[in-house]
Amino acid sequence: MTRPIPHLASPHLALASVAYRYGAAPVFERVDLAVEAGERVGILGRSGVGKSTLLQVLAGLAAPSSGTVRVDGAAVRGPVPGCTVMFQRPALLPWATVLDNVLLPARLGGRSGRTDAGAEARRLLEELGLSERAEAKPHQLSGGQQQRVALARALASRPRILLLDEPFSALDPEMRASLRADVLRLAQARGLTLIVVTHDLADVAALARRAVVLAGRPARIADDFWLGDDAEAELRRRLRPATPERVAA
Ligand SMILES: Nc1ncnc2c1ncn2[C@@H]1O[C@H](COP(=O)(O)OP(=O)(O)OP(=O)(O)O)[C@@H](O)[C@H]1O
Repeated sequence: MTRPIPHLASPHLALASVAYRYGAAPVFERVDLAVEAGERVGILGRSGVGKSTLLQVLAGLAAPSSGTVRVDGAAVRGPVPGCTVMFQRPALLPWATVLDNVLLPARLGGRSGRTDAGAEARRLLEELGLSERAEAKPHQLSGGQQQRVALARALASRPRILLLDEPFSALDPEMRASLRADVLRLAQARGLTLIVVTHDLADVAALARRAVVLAGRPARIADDFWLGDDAEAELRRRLRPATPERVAA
């Protein structure tokens, strides 16, 4: 699509001239990105370009070497409240039940005594088809079910921003498609701002309405565009010079 990405007067998330380096090694520089509340953005780029690092910076889990990150106008100086990250591996507590795993954020946030934390956790499990497994232990679930528990846990903290770092890459194609649909449904129902880092164009096509491509060393934003109805074809066309099928892993 040719519609330009607008300059936002008061963006929800804003990166201004952000750079990040590991010691002396620069990862990315001069990254400017403005995202509106409720937007769904896919971040693409070759392996090692800095996608995960950018997500960490967005979440306030890593401090940029220079530049500023703002959420709703406030400078980010630590983990961003209301922002949660879901990773490739579900990282569930093996000794805790599914329900207790989902309740973990409420416990850490001191909300476990509130009856609505338990009700919310059960509602999320129901929405994800896991009501019957609430008392199971993670090892009794399939990989896809475990990742659904991780999704329920991420949403139990009632985030406004959901960051996904290769969340489906350990799953088989069928499970992947089904979990993508769950993420989209739940994120849309809650009006979440969703940012997904992935190698898979189908993930971006399914989840995002906008694609941001990192490239170069140090990396910069090489492309930033809206996705239309035929998003996967659009992505293939825009990324063709780099790779035909996927952004090279
Ligand atoms: N802890 C670290 N110390 C030093 N360098 C690091 C560290 N973590 C990552 N890097 C380097 O920073 C660069 C960006 O890494 P990052 O994980 O953000 O890339 P990525 O695009 O997410 O890669 P992938 O797609 O393979 O997950 C890479 O060159 C990587 O080797």
